[in-house]
Amino acid sequence: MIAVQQQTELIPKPQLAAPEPEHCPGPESEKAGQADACAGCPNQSICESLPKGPDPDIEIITKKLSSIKHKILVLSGKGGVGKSTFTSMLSWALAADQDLEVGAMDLDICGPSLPKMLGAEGETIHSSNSGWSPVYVSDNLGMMSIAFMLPDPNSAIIWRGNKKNGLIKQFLKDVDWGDLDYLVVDTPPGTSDEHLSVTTYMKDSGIDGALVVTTPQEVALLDVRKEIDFCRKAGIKVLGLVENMSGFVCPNCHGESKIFKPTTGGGAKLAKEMGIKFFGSVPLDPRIGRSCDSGESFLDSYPDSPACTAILSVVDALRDEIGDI
Ligand SMILES: Nc1ncnc2c1ncn2[C@@H]1O[C@H](COP(=O)(O)OP(=O)(O)OP(=O)(O)O)[C@@H](O)[C@H]1O
Repeated sequence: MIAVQQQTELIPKPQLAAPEPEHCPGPESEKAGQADACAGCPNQSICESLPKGPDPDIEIITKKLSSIKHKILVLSGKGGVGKSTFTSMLSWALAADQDLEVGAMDLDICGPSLPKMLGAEGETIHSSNSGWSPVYVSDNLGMMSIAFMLPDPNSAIIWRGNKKNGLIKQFLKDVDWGDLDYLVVDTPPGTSDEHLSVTTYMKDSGIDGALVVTTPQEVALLDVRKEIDFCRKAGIKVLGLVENMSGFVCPNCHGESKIFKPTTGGGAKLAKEMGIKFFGSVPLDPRIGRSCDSGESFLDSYPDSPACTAILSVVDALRDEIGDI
């Protein structure tokens, strides 16, 4: 793990004299020191005096990511629907083609799970003159998690948006991906500070779009509508929707049962309603959970399973949408 000492270097400048108030626009915002929330804040004069205008770091990030052909965000409105699982499977599936160089990036500050799912938990990251090098989990699959920059993997992160924003920016600036065909980015659930940061900083480098993951229940679909709306407002193309944990295929009798019933028509209906592509449904298979927990590729371990077939068909649909096959 990267040392705590290095982590302190990541705290965004400037160092403020006091904790930021609630609804703080952030010292890097155009409204720094001038928003309603700034009134009475001890940092107000520091923030007001900071330079405004386009963030010069965006240019640095754009240059840093310019050697990556395709960038895909994996989003979901709700937590626990399988976003990290899909990020790992998509990464394994793409990397199965030895001609492709693939990177997987975990931006989930509060619940990073990609190191575990890709078998990189506890890895040490190395720094060179050109930045931090990704951890290679196979010859052509590198991964980096913001978890590697946090002091203690088991402690809860309670940060305001401004600080998260600084860490994400630093992460995007400093990781040296080299030449990649694909960068798959796992994000936290919802439409929070992290999403705004990642879209703001990566947009100029060209994001192909977002793969949105849901489960069939209306409570998940409700949040997916918001996620799609967020993408539209942020100018991120929605590549397609995938419905995860759609049914359970018994590995013994191969009979299918619906565990999470699509009460309002599920992902397919929602995709139609919202005018986006439906990439397909992936069944619930307990072996997916086990493979993720042990950091192995489910696709390699169970190539003949219905879930594997379904996942590969989603990957094909996604590559087709990007215009890569
Ligand atoms: N199709 C599936 N079949 C069985 N288990 C699955 C399937 N998809 C995901 N899981 C399991 O569900 C759990 C939640 O998945 P995951 O962590 O990918 O969700 P998430 O949306 O990334 O969550 P968070 O929002 O907390 O980051 C994990 O234990 C994962 O192994």
